[in-house]
Amino acid sequence: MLTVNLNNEQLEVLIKFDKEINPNELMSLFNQPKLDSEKLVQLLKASNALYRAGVQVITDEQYDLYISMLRDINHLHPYLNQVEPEVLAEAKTVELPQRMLSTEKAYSKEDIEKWLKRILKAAQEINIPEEEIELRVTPKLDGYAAFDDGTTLYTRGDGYRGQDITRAFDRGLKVADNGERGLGPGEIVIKKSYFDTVLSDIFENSRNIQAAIIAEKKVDKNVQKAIDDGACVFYPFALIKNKTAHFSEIISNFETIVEEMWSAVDFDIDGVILEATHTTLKEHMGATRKNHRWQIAFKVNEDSAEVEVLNIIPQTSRTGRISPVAELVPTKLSGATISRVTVHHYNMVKTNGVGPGAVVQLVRSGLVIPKIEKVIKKVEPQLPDSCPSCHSHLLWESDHLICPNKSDCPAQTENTLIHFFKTLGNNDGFGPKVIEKLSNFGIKHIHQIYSIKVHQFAGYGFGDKTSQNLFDQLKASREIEIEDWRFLSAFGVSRLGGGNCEKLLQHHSITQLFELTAEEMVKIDGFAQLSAEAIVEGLVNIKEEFFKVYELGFNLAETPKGSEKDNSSSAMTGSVVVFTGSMQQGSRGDMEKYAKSLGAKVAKSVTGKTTYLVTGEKVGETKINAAKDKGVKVLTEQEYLNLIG
Ligand SMILES: NC(=O)c1ccc[n+]([C@@H]2O[C@H](COP(=O)([O-])OP(=O)(O)OC[C@H]3O[C@@H](n4cnc5c(N)ncnc54)[C@H](O)[C@@H]3O)[C@@H](O)[C@H]2O)c1
Ligand SMILES: [Zn+2]
Repeated sequence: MLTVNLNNEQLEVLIKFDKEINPNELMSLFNQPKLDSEKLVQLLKASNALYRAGVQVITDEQYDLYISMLRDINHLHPYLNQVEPEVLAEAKTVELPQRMLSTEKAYSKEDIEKWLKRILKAAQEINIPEEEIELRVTPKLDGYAAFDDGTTLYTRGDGYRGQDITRAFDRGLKVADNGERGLGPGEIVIKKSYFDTVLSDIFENSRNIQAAIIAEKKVDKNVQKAIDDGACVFYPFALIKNKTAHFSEIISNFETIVEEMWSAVDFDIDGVILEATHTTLKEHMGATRKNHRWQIAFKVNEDSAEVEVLNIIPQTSRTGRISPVAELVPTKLSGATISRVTVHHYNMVKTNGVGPGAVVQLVRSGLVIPKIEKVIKKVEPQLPDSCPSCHSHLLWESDHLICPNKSDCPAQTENTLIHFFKTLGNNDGFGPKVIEKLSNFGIKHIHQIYSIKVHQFAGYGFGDKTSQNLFDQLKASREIEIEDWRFLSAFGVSRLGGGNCEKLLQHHSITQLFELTAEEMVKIDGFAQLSAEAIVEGLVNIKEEFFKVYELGFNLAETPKGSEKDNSSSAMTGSVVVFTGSMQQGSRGDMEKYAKSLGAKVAKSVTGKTTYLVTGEKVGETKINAAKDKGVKVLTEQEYLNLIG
């Protein structure tokens, strides 16, 4: 349990950052022993907001543990799918010249090798020979991310929009290694040796100083001196010390290279970055909403312990699979007390002799949820003979025990409902407790929940205020825009997670998908025969319920058609484009559609938010100059076509 006392100033920072946070709830937020996903996200948001403002209330390890807990509860939660924002709610933001992302994280050489396999596979797809694949390893600076386009210095913000902090340069901040301006992304960092000898008595940690360098208010005199002494610098990643070599050399000398990079600079670092260098390959791999696929951060942090098992509890999942959860003698592992761990499946329980009295080796590496590395002392395995929820006789299906009672097993129907609301991620009323209550009254389907009237909630044991709130949340969940792939994946069809939904929806509209045959699905990149068959069958099973829910009128944002890969890293992503005049290469309508499929927003008139004005023929000087005055980049049709490649 954490105890955090925030002073008024910190509280103010926090509330400014995240208006959803209720200050009255804040203390309890940091102090509660048990967190559900909503509380967890609030805690993450609160810590993140404070962290980005230079006030660290929990350690990075704790933060990362909470992230992994959230992933464990709901790996689809929108908070996991975004760059942790650092934008002050009230400060003016500007569009970043380029997207700035977070990094995927790895905690073992195996993780790195898995990532490398993906790189090699991608290279193969576009016929890049293995000899050409180099990796660049650099120290991962633990500073304040920024981007320098030569005139402006930006914060990372939410990855799309940041703040103008050029004032840091005006205050005398230098580029590391006598570098020039305009080298793109980097970090504002403080020399470790300088901090330790000059600043550590005045400041708690170097993060406080980073915040001061870029702050709007007058800069602290000690910080100004550090800037003048050249101890604070902006370090562009382009200049950073690195080891670049063929991937096989990097992998065979992995430990040595990591160690070398770990001590290569006199700045705080929290890992090393590995990235592919091949430009075409990088373009081909692109990015998710959060990370570049060609880049990964390697962090070291592993702890293990031998722990006694107290009991094995069977839990029935949404799909009917029974998961074995081992209760343990509570044990401290890299800073957190662990008292339960999921065993992979019941076959593992059976063959490895897991039951009360068994001793297992538990490993926790960094962010990752602890797992059983091996069983040290075997006992008689503890196996259930019936479903803990509906008492049906269990069946073995390869490594798993399953409850075959698809239509009437309360655990399965409840978990399906919970999965639906969790995946929508736009309301917090319908968590496990509420669903359990409703399910006790025989409510089994999503559309039934949506047909509950305010007064009926009272009949299910909810108070007046809660009833109204639940009713309002249902309404809001239909009104708030959500991506159609998220909506579809909420139905929990096996093998139809967000990624696969998105891939299908790039080719067909959501209602068309139900007409698709496995043969047609296989033609889409990424679907093998077996998964296609399973998906088609799954869609048949949910069809009736899907349309009942779909017809309630959700506000779905359609996945752009035609793009095979995630285009979040295209030059157009997040930009606002206006087309004017008559175009040569196609109708203006077609060009607008294509720009949208590349992730751009298309607007009709130029405003301060416009990124590009694309001019066809016969566009007047006045219009062009007016756009330029607003800071909009004006492109001819050909320049625009070059930009999008
Ligand atoms: N303690 C807290 O309350 C708290 C709150 C929020 C976040 N955090 C910590 O921050 C982490 C996530 O933050 P994040 O998304 O800002 O960063 P990240 O760890 O995902 O790293 C991505 C960033 O690394 C930087 N970077 C540094 N050296 C680099 C190099 N050599 N090459 C390329 N990029 C380099 C880039 O600026 C990039 O934006 C979490 O894992 C957590 O540990 C802690
Ligand atoms: Zn059951």
